[in-house]
Amino acid sequence: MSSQLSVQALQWTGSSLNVLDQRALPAHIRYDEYRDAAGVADAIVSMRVRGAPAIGIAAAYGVVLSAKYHYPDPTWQDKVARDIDLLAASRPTAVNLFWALAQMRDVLAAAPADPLAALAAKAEAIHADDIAANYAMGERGADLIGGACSVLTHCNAGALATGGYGTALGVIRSLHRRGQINKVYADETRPWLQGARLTVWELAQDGIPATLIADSAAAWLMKSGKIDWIVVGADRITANGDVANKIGTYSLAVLAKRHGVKLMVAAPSSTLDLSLATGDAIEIEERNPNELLADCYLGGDSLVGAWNPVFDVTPAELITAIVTERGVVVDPGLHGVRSLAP
Ligand SMILES: CSC[C@H]1O[C@H](OP(=O)(O)O)[C@H](O)[C@@H]1O
Repeated sequence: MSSQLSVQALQWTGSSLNVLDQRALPAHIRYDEYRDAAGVADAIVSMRVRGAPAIGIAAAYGVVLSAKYHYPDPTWQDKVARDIDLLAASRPTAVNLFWALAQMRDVLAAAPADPLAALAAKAEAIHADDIAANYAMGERGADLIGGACSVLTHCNAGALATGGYGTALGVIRSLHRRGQINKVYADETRPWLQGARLTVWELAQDGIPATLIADSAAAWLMKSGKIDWIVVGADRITANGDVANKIGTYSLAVLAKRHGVKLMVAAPSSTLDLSLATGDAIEIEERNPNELLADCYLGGDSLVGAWNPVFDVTPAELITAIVTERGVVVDPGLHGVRSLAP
């Protein structure tokens, strides 16, 4: 199996977390070192690190850094608990963040003899398990596709969004290694440009050609019959198979249904949220309107506003298959995803 990317979103040193500042890619490869939870929380809020699994992994290391900073102060556990709450408040939609923090809280609740070692071991395991999950789901996704294909991917669900290898890009990497990729299209994914700035660059680091398209060109591309599969990641998948993912995924799903294109969602089990029956209950993050206004009318006219939801929810019935490291559900609209539960 090919190794991870030469470039990784996160690097744990054992005493600090180095975070690749993804706001600066692809022009600059710049890692910032963090030694406390508040810094890691800010890195998540500001999207220096982004991507559902990656922010969960970063938050887990943030808890380790918090314990290293406060232990053995008599009130260290209260201070770490406050830092966990700070990390949990960073972004609302990706369930992986809350899943990872719950894993860390469980370690603390078990009152291990050496809490620093136990917390570090759990965070490192969350990181390593995510990479292993990505390899496994990459293979499962490629098996399901089963032959040469042209794919369109949205946003960045690659090594930059995970511990390494990627979810949607993991499937693409597995297909590419099998010689089964005819073409990879990546849409730009406005307004943050995860596709235009991150995905095409990340794939190029692994020698995988990609063709960038404007978001608005996806419909015409599908109508032209050039796409066999759309492959995307996810931020939260509810029990009935509804999927929260980057804004624009829902419109791609509607277009795919119209044009007979199959839609695959690739995500680790840590993205499943079986506590929610449907996607209606998912909190959708709305970010600063200036992320939308930044490169347009700058007159500051009070008449010009912007609405900037950064995720949407795709109903399960529009999804062909949901692929995790534990298994695949075809037609999640009929079956839900409870069978994929850890
Ligand atoms: C591998 S899941 C990545 C997932 O996260 C992205 O959102 P953001 O860049 O805002 O963190 C997007 O929804 C991707 O599909």
